[in-house]
Amino acid sequence: MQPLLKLCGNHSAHDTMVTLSSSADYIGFVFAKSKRQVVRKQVQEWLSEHRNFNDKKLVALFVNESIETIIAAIKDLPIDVIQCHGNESVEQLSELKSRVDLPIWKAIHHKQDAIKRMESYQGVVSGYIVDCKVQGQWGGSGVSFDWDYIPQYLDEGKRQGVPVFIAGGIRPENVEEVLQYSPDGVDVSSGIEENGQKSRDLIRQLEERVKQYDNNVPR
Ligand SMILES: O=C(O)c1ccccc1N[C@@H]1O[C@H](COP(=O)(O)O)[C@@H](O)[C@H]1O
Repeated sequence: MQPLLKLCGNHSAHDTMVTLSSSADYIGFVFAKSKRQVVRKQVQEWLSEHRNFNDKKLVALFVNESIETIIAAIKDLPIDVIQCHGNESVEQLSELKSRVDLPIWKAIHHKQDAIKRMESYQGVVSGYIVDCKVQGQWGGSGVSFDWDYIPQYLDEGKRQGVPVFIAGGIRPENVEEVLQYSPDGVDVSSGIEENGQKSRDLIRQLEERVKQYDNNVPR
């Protein structure tokens, strides 16, 4: 099976148009403080320009947000997945799960206790994004973690029966290094941007490399 592709950080009508016409499985909108931050009305307007989303699923990303704010932010938007990219606790995500009828993905920042943290969310979340933590930023940094650790995360995801996306500094030039580990998916934000906008050309280069890859080859 081909690894899943998520293109995150869409923050304009142009970005939305370019990623909706790509071969990505998921496209993401950042509702958290970021240079890519969006609000509900904008996303509504950008999506209204499209008759269909070409089978793509839409992901709403939050960082340490209250449940009320999350629910209000995605009201009337066709969101398929909520991604929590901060240090949300198991209790907070259990509560969120009981209030929204959507899968929740948790970002896990690569550090020493990361696998223990993943273990603690078992049964609560439906997927993980493993990202690099950069001081003062929760994500979208363009910085990678040490990819030798990827197998540990994939094994834990497999044990829990949920997908693990690898994120952080992935670009067309280096995506093949990540794909060699057979991740369930890759999540890319800054690596497909040029002058602050999603680039059709970079996305094409990225998706061509992802398309060539078959995850069934045992790691
Ligand atoms: O994209 C952002 O601006 C962002 C802001 C705050 C939290 C997460 C964000 N994006 C997520 O960060 C990773 C990696 O991004 P990058 O490819 O290194 O730029 C990815 O999971 C995005 O979904």
